[in-house]
Amino acid sequence: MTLLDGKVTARAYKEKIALEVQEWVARGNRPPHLAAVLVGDNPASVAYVNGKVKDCEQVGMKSSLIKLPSDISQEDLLAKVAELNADEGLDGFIVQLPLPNHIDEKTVTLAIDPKKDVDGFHPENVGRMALNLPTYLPATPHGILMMLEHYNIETIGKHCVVVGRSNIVGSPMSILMARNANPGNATVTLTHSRTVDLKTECLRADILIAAIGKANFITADMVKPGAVVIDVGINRVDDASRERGYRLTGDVDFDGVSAVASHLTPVPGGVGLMTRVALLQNTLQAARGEN
Ligand SMILES: Nc1nc(=O)c2c([nH]1)NC[C@@H]1CN(c3ccc(C(=O)N[C@@H](CCC(=O)O)C(=O)O)cc3)C=[N+]21
Repeated sequence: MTLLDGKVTARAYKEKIALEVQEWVARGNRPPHLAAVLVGDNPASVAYVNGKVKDCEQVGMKSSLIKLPSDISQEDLLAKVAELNADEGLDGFIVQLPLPNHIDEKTVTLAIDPKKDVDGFHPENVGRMALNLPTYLPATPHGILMMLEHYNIETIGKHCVVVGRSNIVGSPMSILMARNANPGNATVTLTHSRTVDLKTECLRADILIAAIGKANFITADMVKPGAVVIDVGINRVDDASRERGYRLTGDVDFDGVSAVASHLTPVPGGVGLMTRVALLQNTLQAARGEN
């Protein structure tokens, strides 16, 4: 089994992005600038956003972290979004999800200028993605494509099964794998909680992408020998032996599946790191005005 190593892959892409940033700046442009809006202090969100800020520094980009209180009104958050939309010194920004319950995520997503929507969550950008027009690809699916590309995994004509239909992972992933693009050109099955006989569907997969949000949900008996398995899950399970009291585990039973799969992503150290690299790639694209 070949480990699809997020650390190695992220490093390779970051080196490339850092060079491109250098060239961009050498031509007289200011460094690409990404802002992350964090509402409240959900520990997972704080950790992700801090990671994104660190990534920007590593590739020579500018980053801003905008921390807002969890009781901010929707109106005030929308005013902040409008301010960021108008800020000419800023190429792109993300509003970290999930948002507190009193704020409607759809309304906030719609308020972001599609040209600055480096998450690729705005309906206009989702539509552009589906139509294979230039746009920002959503970070997690984009990171997975980069990972497949880095390891030269053939996708043309392969049977790809996606488990989970979320707006930010499963649904766009199914569209991207089926597109006439590279990586892409796969035959795709999108499965979800109402799928009848999930195991049989999964067993047909040459490429299995698990984005369910349930720890160790995909077991070895659901994987075709030799399949490529991509684990998108980030689940916290209690673990008293760890300093933070929990450990991260994916949606795939790593030990069992590693005996069957040809390639497998670990958690942590897999797709999550590529999600962050994809955001950098999108920010560079935004700075260049390519969208
Ligand atoms: N507007 C928005 N855009 C997002 O892209 C977005 C979001 N909201 N909300 C939450 C999800 C989740 N997500 C992750 C990013 C990095 C890791 C990551 O770096 N994971 C590391 C380590 C994580 C750790 O150790 O805590 C790993 O898997 O190795 C994971 C998950 C982005 N998301």
